Amino acid sequence: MKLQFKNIAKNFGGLKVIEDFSRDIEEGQLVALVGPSGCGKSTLLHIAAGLEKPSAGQILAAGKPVEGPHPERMLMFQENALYPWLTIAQNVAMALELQKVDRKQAREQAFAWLEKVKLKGFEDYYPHQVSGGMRQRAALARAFISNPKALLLDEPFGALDALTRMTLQDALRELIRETRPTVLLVTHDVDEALFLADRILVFSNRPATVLREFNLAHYEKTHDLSDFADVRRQILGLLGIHAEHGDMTMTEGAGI
Ligand SMILES: Nc1ncnc2c1ncn2[C@@H]1O[C@H](COP(=O)(O)OP(=O)(O)OP(=O)(O)O)[C@@H](O)[C@H]1O
Repeated sequence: MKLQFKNIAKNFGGLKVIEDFSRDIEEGQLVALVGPSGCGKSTLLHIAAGLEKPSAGQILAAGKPVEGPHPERMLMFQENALYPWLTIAQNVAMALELQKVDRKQAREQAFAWLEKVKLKGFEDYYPHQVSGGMRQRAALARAFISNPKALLLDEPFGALDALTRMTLQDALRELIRETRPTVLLVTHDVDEALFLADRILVFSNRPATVLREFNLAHYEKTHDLSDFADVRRQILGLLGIHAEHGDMTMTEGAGI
């Protein structure tokens, strides 16, 4: 599903959060949004999800104006996305049950998706009985089970340790390769953006405008991002972070 942001602006009362944002996100593309904290990245996702209306401009999904939330455009958050009183399988199946899929069929599909994200054997556990990484695997299964045409990921692995995050990034990439949704990914992790994205948009402080766009679509990527050292340095520089000799120092006012 192609997403088109056309001259989007957003104010919350007197607070100008987004100013004249226009971009087309092509079908099947993964575009990462990085920028300072509070600049308006999540707000852009909420606009794409239909949870917020732009103050000006228009958002189109597959050529049609977005008028509200729809399961075709699935939002996934950082953590605590699972209902603690439901088992892992019930949490995943619920996405289908909400769309009136028969209970038994929903459960079968939930088991199949949980196997894909390597949670076979944990279907009947409750979220508090598994690790944070496993909960996010379940959240991925729940996001993908209804076969969304657009995935809107807001710091999906932000609460996980670096190693777990990498295994989740691998899992996400596999699922994306299999199902080919269009993806908007908000992340504070520049390496995550480099690893997963076809395009990276670097935003300014609020009101958010695009400082620069990087196109990485032609690269076959691994977690060894040494080929991207230069792009990485440029992105960190735009964010006001200087990475030298392995150290990172932030200039005042930066903060991602
Ligand atoms: N529903 C809302 N009502 C009022 N203000 C809001 C609302 N949603 C967001 N804001 C404000 O808009 C600004 C941008 O918020 P947003 O969450 O989009 O930033 P962000 O770039 O995603 O930040 P972070 O990286 O820290 O998550 C913030 O100042 C926030 O307080």
